[in-house]
Amino acid sequence: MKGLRKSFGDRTVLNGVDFEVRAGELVVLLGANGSGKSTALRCVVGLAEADAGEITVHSGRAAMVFQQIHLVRRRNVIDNVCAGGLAGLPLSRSLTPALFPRDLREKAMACLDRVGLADRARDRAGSLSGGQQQRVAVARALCQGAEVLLADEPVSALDPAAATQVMELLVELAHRDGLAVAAVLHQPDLARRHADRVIGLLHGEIRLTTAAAELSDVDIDALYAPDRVPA
Ligand SMILES: Nc1ncnc2c1ncn2[C@@H]1O[C@H](COP(=O)(O)OP(=O)(O)OP(=O)(O)O)[C@@H](O)[C@H]1O
Repeated sequence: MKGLRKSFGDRTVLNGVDFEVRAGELVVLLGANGSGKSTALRCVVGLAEADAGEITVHSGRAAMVFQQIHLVRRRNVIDNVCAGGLAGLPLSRSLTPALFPRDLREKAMACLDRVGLADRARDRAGSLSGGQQQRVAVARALCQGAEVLLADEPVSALDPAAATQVMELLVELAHRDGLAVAAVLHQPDLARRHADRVIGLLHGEIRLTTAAAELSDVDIDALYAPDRVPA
């Protein structure tokens, strides 16, 4: 992302944001409410349109998961994952999931296996726990052929154990499978524990970039209580 600018009316939300996420790393975006984190990710997947700047996805597709998980709760898990691969199907087949082709179902099963939920494929999505549903959402993103995975507050609705499981999955997808993973979090401690790098946004500008292990309390104050920290 290079020189990204975005305003809503007269409010500038992104004011020249540059960053990159390499294959094989997990980058966490931190920043106070309204600092522009979600907008930056949304621009990458086309949910928001930047006013200026460049976004380049070097390989595969970019797909996004959200705090609100958006599964079809009454459908089974595998159909939800297959839905990630719908872009490759003619419309008539995409509307009749019974006709999901075998190769798509096999791909979806492999993605579910990847997130540790192959044994829940036939269960109704709504019967899974929040953490399991978030892992299904990740499987759906993988089934879209994502090599760039964006996650907007993926663990905000989860209890600590489920949050850790989802974060560990994101780490594995980066480190073991070589995806480029960027996650917005509101928990600096989770960023310290799981991320490779942290990018901090303040009022639509990058205020810090650091190795996660070196994220200090002063850095955190600079993002969340900037009036207490000299610029
Ligand atoms: N569709 C929109 N229309 C108008 N304003 C918007 C829209 N989307 C975002 N904004 C504004 O852009 C600013 C940044 O929002 P954004 O959601 O990117 O911040 P954030 O850092 O992700 O915040 P949070 O941590 O609260 O989710 C906010 O002031 C928000 O009100």
